[in-house]
Amino acid sequence: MTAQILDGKATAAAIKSDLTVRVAALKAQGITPGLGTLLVGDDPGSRWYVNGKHRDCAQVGIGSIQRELPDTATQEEIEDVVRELNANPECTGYIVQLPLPKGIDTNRVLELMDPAKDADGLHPMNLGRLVLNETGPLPCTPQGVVQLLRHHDVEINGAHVVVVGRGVTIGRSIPLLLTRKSENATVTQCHTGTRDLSAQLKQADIIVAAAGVPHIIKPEDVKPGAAVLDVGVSRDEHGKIVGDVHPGVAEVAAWISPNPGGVGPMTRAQLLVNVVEAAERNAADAV
Ligand SMILES: Nc1nc2c(c(=O)[nH]1)N[C@@H](CN(C=O)c1ccc(C(=O)N[C@@H](CCC(=O)O)C(=O)O)cc1)CN2
Repeated sequence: MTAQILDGKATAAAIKSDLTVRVAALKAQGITPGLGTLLVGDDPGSRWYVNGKHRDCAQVGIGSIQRELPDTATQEEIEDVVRELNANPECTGYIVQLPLPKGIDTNRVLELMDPAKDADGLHPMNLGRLVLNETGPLPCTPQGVVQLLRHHDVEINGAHVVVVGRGVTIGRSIPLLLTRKSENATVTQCHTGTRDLSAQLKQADIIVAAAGVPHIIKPEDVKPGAAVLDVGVSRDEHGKIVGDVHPGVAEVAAWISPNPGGVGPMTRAQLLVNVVEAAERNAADAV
């Protein structure tokens, strides 16, 4: 078996095309949605992601507000920029690019954000809304995974999903999304401390690999016909992405997300969705 591709690039392009129409409708009402970003430090990967987010904004007509601080920035300097973005009327929503430099209290920074402008869905109030099944911005990578599966008609309803990872941007919230009644999956959350990961993986109809451990998902651990999504980003000595999923998995799985070209572009597309939805909410509140 050679797996079919869960094509994140094409799916993200379809989402962006829909958003272009919605942004034009907002502009016709005199509203231009704007995405703010705060990048602290000079990590090349983070800079690439932030630049990509602004390229996406330009494509769909969303305005860009870019803020940068050196990696020597203090907690107070970072919090000052957060306060400025909270107050900036051109900024509909914004993100603080993660990870922040060592020594910075990330949770304090996220808590200081205006939850109505939290384009990442990572503010405690928005994570709480997710737990309570209330409407709010959804974390971008988890929602990107759900949309990628839906777009390719992979059956989520009743599926057993094994998530590998427990990080704040993906692993923590993806079980909350997948177990909503609209998705109706059963989720097992594993991580690098799981005693017999292989036994868990063998039960999975869908695997979401977000451990950040190169090739932790091996062909012999995957049930034939499963869908496998590779969210892990490690780099080899040439700077090339090495995912969490061993290439041999493509011979066992029915569906596989390439990496790059799978979940990454979906993360960026969902960020734009969150900004446009926030602008649409603001427009409705203004009536
Ligand atoms: N504030 C946030 N910080 C981080 C998040 C996040 O969702 N919010 N997630 C990751 C990084 N990330 C978004 O910021 C992200 C990761 C990957 C991609 C992407 O498009 N990747 C490409 C390949 C890129 C490459 O070659 O390096 C792909 O998969 O095709 C976009 C965004 C951590 N921080």
